[in-house]
Amino acid sequence: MLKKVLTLVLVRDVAQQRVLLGMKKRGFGAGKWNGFGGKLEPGETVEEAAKRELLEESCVHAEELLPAGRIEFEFQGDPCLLDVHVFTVEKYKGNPHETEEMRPLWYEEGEIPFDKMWADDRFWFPLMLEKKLFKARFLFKGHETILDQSLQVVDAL
Ligand SMILES: CNc1ncnc2c1ncn2[C@@H]1O[C@H](COP(=O)(O)OP(=O)(O)OP(=O)(O)O)[C@@H](O)[C@H]1O
Repeated sequence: MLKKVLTLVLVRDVAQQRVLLGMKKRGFGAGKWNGFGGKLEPGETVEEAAKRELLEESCVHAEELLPAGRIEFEFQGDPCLLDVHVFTVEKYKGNPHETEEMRPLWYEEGEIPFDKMWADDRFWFPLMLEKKLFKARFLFKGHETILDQSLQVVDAL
């Protein structure tokens, strides 16, 4: 199977127990709230790509990336597997601003809009918020239905 490496970054305001999400305005996952991220550019490390995408999509500059999890997504009938590296950021510079790709908004940790997000998010977000490292795999049919899944807390990624 072809593998496409992607990044996904959740910025956390620990003091106020909020998470920054972005409404994706175009492309893959348009119309859904999600973290910030995307594909690697040639020569980039996963961490470099994660920081660049966060900056490009929200104007937030990450000072430190904390590994949070790793998720593999398969879409039924699609030979390409998505290998998503999930990070959280607690130290950052700049204020979130709307960009061509994303409209950012802070959400209280208890009010994450899971019904307007990817269907997998409701399963692993709680682990991410509790700072438990996780590995997961989801098989999707189309963009809304999960046919199969696995999720484990792990000691290391
Ligand atoms: C299927 N369930 C899913 N659940 C949660 N998050 C998911 C996801 N599937 C993809 N994602 C994330 O969505 C972003 C897409 O990024 P995507 O727009 O493709 O990348 P990039 O900005 O490089 O593309 P363009 O520059 O527009 O081509 C990227 O963070 C990726 O991790």
